[in-house]
Amino acid sequence: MSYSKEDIIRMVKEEDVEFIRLQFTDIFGQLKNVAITASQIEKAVNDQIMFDGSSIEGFVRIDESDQYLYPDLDSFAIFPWRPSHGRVARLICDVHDPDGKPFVGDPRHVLKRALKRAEEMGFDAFNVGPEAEFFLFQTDDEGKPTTRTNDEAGYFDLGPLDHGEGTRREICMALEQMGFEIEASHHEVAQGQHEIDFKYADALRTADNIMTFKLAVKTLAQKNGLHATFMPKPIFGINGSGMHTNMSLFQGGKNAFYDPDDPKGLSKEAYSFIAGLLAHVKGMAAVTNPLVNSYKRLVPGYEAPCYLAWSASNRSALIRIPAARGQSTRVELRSPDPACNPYLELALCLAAGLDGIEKGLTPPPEVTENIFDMNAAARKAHGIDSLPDSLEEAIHALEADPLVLDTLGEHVAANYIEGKRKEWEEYCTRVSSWEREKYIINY
Ligand SMILES: Nc1ncnc2c1ncn2[C@@H]1O[C@H](COP(=O)(O)OP(=O)(O)OP(=O)(O)O)[C@@H](O)[C@H]1O
Ligand SMILES: N[C@@H](CCC(=O)O)C(=O)O
Ligand SMILES: [Mg+2]
Ligand SMILES: [Mg+2]
Repeated sequence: MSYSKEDIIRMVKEEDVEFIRLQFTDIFGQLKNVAITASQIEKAVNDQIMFDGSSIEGFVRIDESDQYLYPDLDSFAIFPWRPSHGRVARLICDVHDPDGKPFVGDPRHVLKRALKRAEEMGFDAFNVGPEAEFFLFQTDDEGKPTTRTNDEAGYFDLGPLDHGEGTRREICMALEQMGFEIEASHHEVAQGQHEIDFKYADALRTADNIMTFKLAVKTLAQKNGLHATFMPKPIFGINGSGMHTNMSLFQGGKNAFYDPDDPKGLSKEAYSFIAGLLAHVKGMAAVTNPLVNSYKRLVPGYEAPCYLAWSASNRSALIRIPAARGQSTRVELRSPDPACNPYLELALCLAAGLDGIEKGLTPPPEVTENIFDMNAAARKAHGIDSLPDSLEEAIHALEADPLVLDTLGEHVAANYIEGKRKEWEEYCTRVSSWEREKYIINY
């Protein structure tokens, strides 16, 4: 949908919209917003709404705090879960400095910069389809989340075993009303775990969609008395939640990853894109897997990857090439989790893949065996490296990868590293329940 300022002003009036939420995302992936009333819409579409950037983590210092919201008019959508009179709409915004320049710390700007590079290299679209998994947990008497799941169902189960289907139905319908094309919705492997897949779009729209998706899932779960979480590994011993990221580059309206003459149906660009991802995936991990908890998902045995390999079908590999070819030819990166900032994540995936294409890199041979069954010696023989084991290792890997640092830009990289280092230090000094269980009696 392509809207003008006049379209927005007219829709606000005609659709009985009373509040418009101007949204943006901070560098740590938290959605932020300020609500304005319909009387202010003209100011908003003319980029005149200001906010205090110094109160947003990782944005600016107090002595340079004024920042402006420039709405992306095409993102106009009405929240179906809010009242039908005096409705609530949203506009996703870019953040700008008072001099009118894009703010270098705005994650949306970081992605736009990476997309420009793809355009300069002759690609007209970077298409992305994410698979963001989540858990539905019961709440306690005070409405606080527990880790009790709301069902005991497993992969593809249905009601009455699957107690989440009603909530998933409401999420799908709300998202469709907001313009999403929902492709599939199902119970995932772990108890209380779910997945809803929506159609791929260009990376900027997909990053916006991921933020909207998370908001819709959390809001509608809450309306059903449940707590939805995108925490990567909420429970030890069962599957965690990933956000597999399906990617393709298009050139002249055609999928540039498809080559019918190649034995695997993949183009030179596709192979180089895979090689670029493999070369930078360790440096990208602090962004694609941003939490201390993320690294508890990336362990063998739970369908989450931990080793650097690619394969045309193998789900134990970090990168899988799903069977579809032609316009659906895509590279699936399986490491990212849904706690990540999708703008930064997609900027890094694209930059890594383009680096592979630019340098003409070729990936190692594909690995068809189950890597989880290989011991360390077998992995070494295959030359298979591992993802970082912890957030700390991931921060070091990020600092050692100039392409990743450059793609994030100085401002985002410095603030991100500082924030993540603090998070790691905080974790290291806390005494966990595991330590108490293990040591309190014997020592
Ligand atoms: N050309 C393309 N480029 C990018 N994404 C695409 C393309 N074609 C399809 N997709 C997207 O890929 C995603 C596929 O999700 P789907 O759940 O089918 O994948 P899957 O990896 O086979 O599933 P799972 O990992 O759960 O077994 C969807 O979001 C879809 O829109
Ligand atoms: N939940 C698994 C993925 C399961 C799947 O293949 O859909 C993960 O952590 O990545
Ligand atoms: Mg899944
Ligand atoms: Mg997948």
